[in-house]
Amino acid sequence: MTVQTQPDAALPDPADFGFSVIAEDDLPPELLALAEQVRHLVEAVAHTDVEREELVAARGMVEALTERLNARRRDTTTVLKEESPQARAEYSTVINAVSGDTNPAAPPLSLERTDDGLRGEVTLSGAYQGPPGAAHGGWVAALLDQALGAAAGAAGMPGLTANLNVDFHEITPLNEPLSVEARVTGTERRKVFVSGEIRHNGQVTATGTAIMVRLAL
Ligand SMILES: CCCCC/C=C\C/C=C\C/C=C\C/C=C\CCCC(=O)SCCNC(=O)CCNC(=O)[C@H](O)C(C)(C)COP(=O)(O)OP(=O)(O)OC[C@H]1O[C@@H](n2cnc3c(N)ncnc32)[C@H](O)[C@@H]1OP(=O)(O)O
Repeated sequence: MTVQTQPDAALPDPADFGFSVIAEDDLPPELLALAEQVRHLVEAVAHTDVEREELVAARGMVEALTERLNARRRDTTTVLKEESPQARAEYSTVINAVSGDTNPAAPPLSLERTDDGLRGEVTLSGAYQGPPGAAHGGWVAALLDQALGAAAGAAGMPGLTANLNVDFHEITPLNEPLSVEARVTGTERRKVFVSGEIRHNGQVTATGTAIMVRLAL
């Protein structure tokens, strides 16, 4: 097995897969701000204990808002092209369940390049709860899956997760900053081996490894 951080082939062009591509500038900051506000709304709905009349009133307002926003919709296959001065263009889906910053369902996780891979910070609100006060294991796995997949993508080898293994060492707390790191550890034909971990206050709460299978054109 060889460790490879640079691709031996051209990065696939999403247009070749029939996906539409937009640039970061095409996303209005107002949309990011709206998504952030809706994250607070989701968290508030999950926790609220107000009177029934208040719940009925809130539902009416949200229903009307939903109708307004549905007036024009983006396709789920839209891919975002991120230009980075020190690297070639990178792609990610705009509506991504983990890192999509326009997606209120996403925490969202935002990742930056490090010497050997990617690192990001994220805080999971109570909306991501599993056991009392702790993050749901599925969301912990989702954070790792995203970071591991993005690490392969950042190394120029985007692919799909064929296999994901997660070890939960400690509970991952809610409402606390978490660090997520991931890197490519090797390649074998179309397989990209990746590993990563989540830390809280420097303490590892979960580790993951995955096999990403590179996209075949
Ligand atoms: C497409 C647009 C391009 C533009 C890019 C756009 C965006 C992406 C850019 C960057 C990435 C950024 C972020 C990434 C973010 C997200 C991460 C989230 C990832 C996901 O959320 S993703 C969804 C869940 N994921 C699936 O939905 C996969 C369903 N699945 C399949 O689509 C197929 O199953 C596939 C494609 C995996 C393989 O199919 P296939 O036909 O292409 O290849 P094949 O079967 O020949 O396997 C080839 C080699 O992988 C080995 N292999 C296969 N399966 C294995 C397994 N389970 N365990 C161990 N090894 C396995 C074989 O043994 C062989 O190995 P060997 O070379 O040694 O023979």
